Amino acid sequence: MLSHNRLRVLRKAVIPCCVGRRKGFAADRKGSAMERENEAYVDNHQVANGAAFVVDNAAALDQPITPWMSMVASGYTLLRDPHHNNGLAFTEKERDAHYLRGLLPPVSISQELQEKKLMRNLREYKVPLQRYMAMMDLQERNERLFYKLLIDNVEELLPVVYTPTVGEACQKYGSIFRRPRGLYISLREKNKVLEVLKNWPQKNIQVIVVTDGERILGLGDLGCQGMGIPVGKLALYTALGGIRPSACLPVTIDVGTNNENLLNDEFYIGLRRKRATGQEYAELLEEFMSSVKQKYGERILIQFEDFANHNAFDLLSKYRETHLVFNDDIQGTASVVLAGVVAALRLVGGTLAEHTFLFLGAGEAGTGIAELIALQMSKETRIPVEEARKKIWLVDSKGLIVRSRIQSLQHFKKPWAHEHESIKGLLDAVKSIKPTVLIGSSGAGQAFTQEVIETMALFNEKPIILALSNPTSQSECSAEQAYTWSKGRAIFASGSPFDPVEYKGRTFVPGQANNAYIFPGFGLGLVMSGAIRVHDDMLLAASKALAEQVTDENFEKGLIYPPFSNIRKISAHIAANVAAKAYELGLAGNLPRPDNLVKHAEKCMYSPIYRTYR
Ligand SMILES: NC(=O)C1=CN([C@@H]2O[C@H](COP(=O)(O)OP(=O)(O)OC[C@H]3O[C@@H](n4cnc5c(N)ncnc54)[C@H](OP(=O)(O)O)[C@@H]3O)[C@@H](O)[C@H]2O)C=CC1
Ligand SMILES: CC(=O)C(=O)O
Ligand SMILES: [Mg+2]
Repeated sequence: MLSHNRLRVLRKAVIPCCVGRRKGFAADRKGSAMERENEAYVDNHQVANGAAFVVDNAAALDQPITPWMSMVASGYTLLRDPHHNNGLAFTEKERDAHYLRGLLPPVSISQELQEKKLMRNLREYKVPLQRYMAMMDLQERNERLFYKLLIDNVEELLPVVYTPTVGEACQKYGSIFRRPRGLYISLREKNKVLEVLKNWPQKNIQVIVVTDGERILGLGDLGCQGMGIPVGKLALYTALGGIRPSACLPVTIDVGTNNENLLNDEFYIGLRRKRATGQEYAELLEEFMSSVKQKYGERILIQFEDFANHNAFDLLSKYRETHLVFNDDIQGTASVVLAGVVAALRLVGGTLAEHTFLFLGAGEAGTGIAELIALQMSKETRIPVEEARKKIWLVDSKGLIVRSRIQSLQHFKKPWAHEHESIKGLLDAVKSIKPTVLIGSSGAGQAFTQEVIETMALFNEKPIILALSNPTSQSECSAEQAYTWSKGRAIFASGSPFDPVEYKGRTFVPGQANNAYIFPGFGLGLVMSGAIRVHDDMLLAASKALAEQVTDENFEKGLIYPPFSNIRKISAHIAANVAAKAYELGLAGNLPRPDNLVKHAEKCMYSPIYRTYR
C-alpha cells in the first residue's frame, strides 16, 4: 500500500508546473480589460490541488506549451476522473488518503442516496433530450453512478440513453456536443489509423461498436453525428451485458455525409464533404479492420452498427471469415425477433413452418430476420433452407419481391424472389399472402394502416404484428393502433417502447422487440469464451435463451419478451448459451470450459458498486 507521503511525492513527481511564466505575468499588472480578466481567471484557477497551470494571458497565448498530465489521480484530479470519482460518497478515510479534504462539502453519503437524488433530478426534466444530456454528463462525471442508475432503473432509462431519445440526440449531436466520447476516424486519418487507435487511453479493449453513420435508426444519414449510437450501444453492453466500461470502444468512421442539412449546419461536427464510396471507402475500412486486429488481437469483437445496407452486407461477408464480427442490425435483430416469434407461438400455436411471414422492408433487418427464421425452420423440419424460405415474403419500396423482379434486385433480396404476380402495395400483399406474422422493418412510420391491421385480424384469431422500426416516429404503427384496430387480438411488439394500452377494460403491455435484448449477452458470451468467430448457430442459441425467459406471467400481459428489468439475468443465460455453442463448435479460446456457464457469466459481469480506495 502506498503511504500518504509516498503518494504526495509521486503526485509531485508527475505534475510539472510552468511557474516560470508567473513572474512576467505578475510584473505586468496593467494591460487591457481582457488581459485583466485572464489574470483573474488564472488567479482563481492556479495550482488547483497542485495541478499544472499556465499563465493564460495574451502574451503567453502564442507560446507553445506542453499539456502535461498527472498519472496518479488524487485530490482535484480524482474528482474529475469519471472512472474513479465517487463524488460525495468518498468516505472520511478516503478523503484523508486522497487529498480530498476541503474539495468536498463535509457530508458523506451513500451511493444509494446519490442515486435517489439523481433519479429525482432526472425526473424533473420533462424534455427527453435534457434527460439524455443529464445522463451523458453523469457518465462524464461519475461512471459507476451512471451505470448504477442505468442498471437499477433500466426500463425507465433505456428510452433515455437508447431509442428513441438517442435518435434525437444524434440529429442534434453537433449542437449538444460537450465533451467527445469515442474515437473518430475520418478520411483524414487514412494511413494513420493504428496511431489513432493508440491515442485511446484504455489498452484492453474487448468490444468495439462502429458505425459510419449512414443509416442511423430509421433517420437516415447522420454522418459523424451517428456517434451517439456506438456510445449508446456500448453503455448497454456494460449495463445490460456486464462488459467493463474500460473494455468498450465506440468508433465512428467519418467518410463524409450526403445529408445536405448537416453539410449546411454550422454546428456539424464531421467532415464537410460527400460520402466517399468505392475504393476510397473500402480502403479506410480495411485499414480500420486490420489495425484493430493488430492492436487488440484476434479476439476483439467488432460490432457493425447502422451502416447502410449497400455496405453492411458486404462488410459482414468480407470480414466474418477473418475477424470476430457481428452485425447487430442484420444478426442481432434476427436473433431477437426469432425469439419473440417462437415465444408468440406458445400463445398462437403451431410450429414456425406452419406460419406465413410477411415483411415490410427488405433491408438489413428484414432479410436478416427472414434468413434466421428460415434457418430455424429448416433445422426443425429438416427441409432445405431454400424450401423454408418459401414461407416468407418481403415487400420493399417497389412492392412485393417476386421472381419477375429478380434481375434488378440487390443480392440480399434475391433469395426471397418467389413466384407470384406483381403487387405494389402492402395492403394488397397482405390480402394475397394472408400472413400470420407481419413484421415492419422499413423505417417508414405509420406504414401499417388501419386497413392493413384490420385485414390481418380478419383471417387471424391472434395476428402477430411486430413494428420494429426506430425511433418511435418511424414505427410502422403504435401499440394503441395495433390493439385497437385488431380489437384487442394482436400480439404486438415494437422496436421502440410504447406505454401500456387500455382497451375495453383490459391492459395490454407491449413488448420491445429490440436487438438490445441480444447483443449485450451475445457479446458477453463471445468475450467470456474467448470466441474467435461468430457462427449462425450462436445466433440461434441466443434466440433460444431469450425465448426461454418469457414466463406465463409475461404472456398473460400480452408480452412476448421478458421485461428489461431482468435483463442481467437474461444476458447471463444468453451469454451462457452462446459460449456453450462456441465451445461445442471449437471456436472458444478460453480453456478449459467452465462447468456452469451461467454462473461464470454472472461472475464475469461488471458491477457498478463503488470500489473502496486504500
Ligand atoms: N427493433 C430493432 O431491434 C431494429 C430495428 N431496426 C429498424 O428497422 C428499420 C430498417 O432498418 P434496416 O433494415 O437496417 O434498413 P434498410 O435501409 O436496410 O432497409 C429498409 C427497407 O425498407 C424498405 N422501405 C423503405 N421505405 C419503405 C416504404 N415506404 N414501403 C415499403 N418498403 C420501404 C426499403 O426498400 P428498398 O430496398 O426498396 O429501398 C428497404 O428494403 C429502421 O427503422 C431501423 O431502426 C433495425 C435494426 C434493429
Ligand atoms: C435498434 C437498432 O439497432 C436500430 O434501430 O438500428
Ligand atoms: Mg442499429
